[in-house]
Amino acid sequence: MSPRSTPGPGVTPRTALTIAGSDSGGGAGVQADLKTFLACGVHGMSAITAVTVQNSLGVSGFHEIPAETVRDQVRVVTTDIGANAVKTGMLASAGIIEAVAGTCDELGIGRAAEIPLVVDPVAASMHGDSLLADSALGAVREVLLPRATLTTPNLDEVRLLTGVEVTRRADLRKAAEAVLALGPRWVLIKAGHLAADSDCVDLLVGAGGEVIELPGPRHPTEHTHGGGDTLAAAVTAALAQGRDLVDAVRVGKRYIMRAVAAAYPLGGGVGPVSAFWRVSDVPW
Ligand SMILES: Nc1ncnc2c1ncn2[C@@H]1O[C@H](COP(=O)(O)OP(=O)(O)O)[C@@H](O)[C@H]1O
Ligand SMILES: Cc1ncc(COP(=O)(O)OP(=O)(O)O)c(N)n1
Repeated sequence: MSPRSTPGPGVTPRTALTIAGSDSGGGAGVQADLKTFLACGVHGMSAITAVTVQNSLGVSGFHEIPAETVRDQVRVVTTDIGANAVKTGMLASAGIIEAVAGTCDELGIGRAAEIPLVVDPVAASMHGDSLLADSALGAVREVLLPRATLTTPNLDEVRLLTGVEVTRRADLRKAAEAVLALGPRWVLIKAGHLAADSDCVDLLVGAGGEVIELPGPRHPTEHTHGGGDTLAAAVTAALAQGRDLVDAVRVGKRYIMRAVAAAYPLGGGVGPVSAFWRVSDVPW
């Protein structure tokens, strides 16, 4: 499958599915994923796992969707429309993780299958609000990560999943090896949470011994809500377009650098990274 950009009128585009929670504030979760899919020229589909009550100040609660309903959303869209790549975000509970994993096996999604699976192991919001039951961490390690083509933890998620504490760039390799030991084919360690005076150099490491640095400047903004979702969604879109993994991650990094540079204030708290830089002017 060769890479394609935005389809012309009447042409069916490549498709990507996000399995994630809704952010009522529109900056992260399913909303960030669908905006990114559109901006990257793929048709986005969604299987909602939870409805969060969320604004720029934080998450004040969420309702989980029954695991069977999550499974059925994934089944109906993939068996009818088809997905060229799949991403997971907030999965909320061990029950949902197990349902998603079983459905991925059934539908040929994951590292050992045809359709790539990008796992963003979302555990908490940037404000520290929990988005994953404590009892579900074991399911992320044992059920989800072994099925991932790529996983994209931030430094807090690395610590929760592996116990490895990253405080400087030199620790990223050790963190990546610890995550790889849990079974994904590739891991992209996101370095956004390193010291504010350091560049944002993410590290991509593969189970085949591949090590690739993804350099980027640090933009002086506090408005990075949805940054992790947006990066993983851009990578998923590039995979759906037929790019290989390393190329797709490079595309994702270029996309997120532009989205962070265009981030905007919103509400009284933290604003989102922006998809507007990629969307052309509306011809009113
Ligand atoms: N201030 C910033 N300037 C430029 N890139 C950033 C900035 N903050 C984060 N990033 C990038 O955004 C992506 C998301 O990173 P990170 O904030 O670590 O993850 P998360 O959003 O999941 O917490 C990474 O590619 C990271 O390097
Ligand atoms: C529904 C939902 N999913 C994911 C998140 C995490 O977003 P955020 O808090 O901005 O953290 P990163 O995108 O930076 O990892 C969320 N808040 N809500």
